[in-house]
Amino acid sequence: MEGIRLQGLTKSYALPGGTLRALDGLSLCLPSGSFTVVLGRSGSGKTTLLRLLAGLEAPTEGRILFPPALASRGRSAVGLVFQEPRLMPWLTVEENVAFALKGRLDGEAVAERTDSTLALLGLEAFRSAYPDQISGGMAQRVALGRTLVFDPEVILMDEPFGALDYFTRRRLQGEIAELHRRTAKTFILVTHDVEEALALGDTVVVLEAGRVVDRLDILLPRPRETGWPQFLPLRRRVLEAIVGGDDLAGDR
Ligand SMILES: Nc1ncnc2c1ncn2[C@@H]1O[C@H](COP(=O)(O)OP(=O)(O)OP(=O)(O)O)[C@@H](O)[C@H]1O
Repeated sequence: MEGIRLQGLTKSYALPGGTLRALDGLSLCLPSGSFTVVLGRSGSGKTTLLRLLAGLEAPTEGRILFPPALASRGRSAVGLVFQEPRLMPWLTVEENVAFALKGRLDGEAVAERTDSTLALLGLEAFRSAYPDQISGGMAQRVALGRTLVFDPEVILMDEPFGALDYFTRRRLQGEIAELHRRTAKTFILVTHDVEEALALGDTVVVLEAGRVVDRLDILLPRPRETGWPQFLPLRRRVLEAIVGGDDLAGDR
């Protein structure tokens, strides 16, 4: 199956007391067009994995193999969305989305791409608003727009809903699932939220101390509400993989 292949991926950091392995020999295939959620607690290596996939850092050992069509596009094939929208406050929504394209494409192409991205994300009515005039959820949509405007094949999201309230988070999760369905791009989202991982992932990769400790393939359609039948057993399974059975005594 075509996809991004991670082979023995290791990232070590030298610390005063020794070496810390943020990622420890990770081997995985992320099929093209799939939606993978990487789930793990704080410090398990999730952000490190995204930084390596985005090419912001090099692995200490192992390698990442991109399919030929992606490799030939270089960095622009991979887009990264952070937890904080990081918008430029002096630019409107439209200008924020268009900003990084300017100088790379001619004016007409920039306008076309910006318009289609604003339409895709339902942002047209807010195009002239400034970041301090829009909600947190809307700001995160704009941040997503700044990534999508490059038309990346792979979209990496680092806890993109972490700073949002429950209701906004649920709505955006639904929108992301729909966006994935419509674009058929490869989505990789990292989170420490078990419910979010099970609601969104075709595949959920459970990371602990830089290693994959479990992997679930969930074939059910989305959106998945918390009441779906396999939710509780799967939730228990991933919690056991992360914290071990003993810590789950109160969760039965
Ligand atoms: N530049 C660095 N130098 C030293 N240690 C680092 C560096 N970057 C990350 N680490 C360490 O690597 C481990 C994994 O960090 P990482 O940020 O990937 O985890 P995470 O799962 O994304 O956590 P969080 O959810 O808190 O962001 C942590 O122990 C972290 O302290």
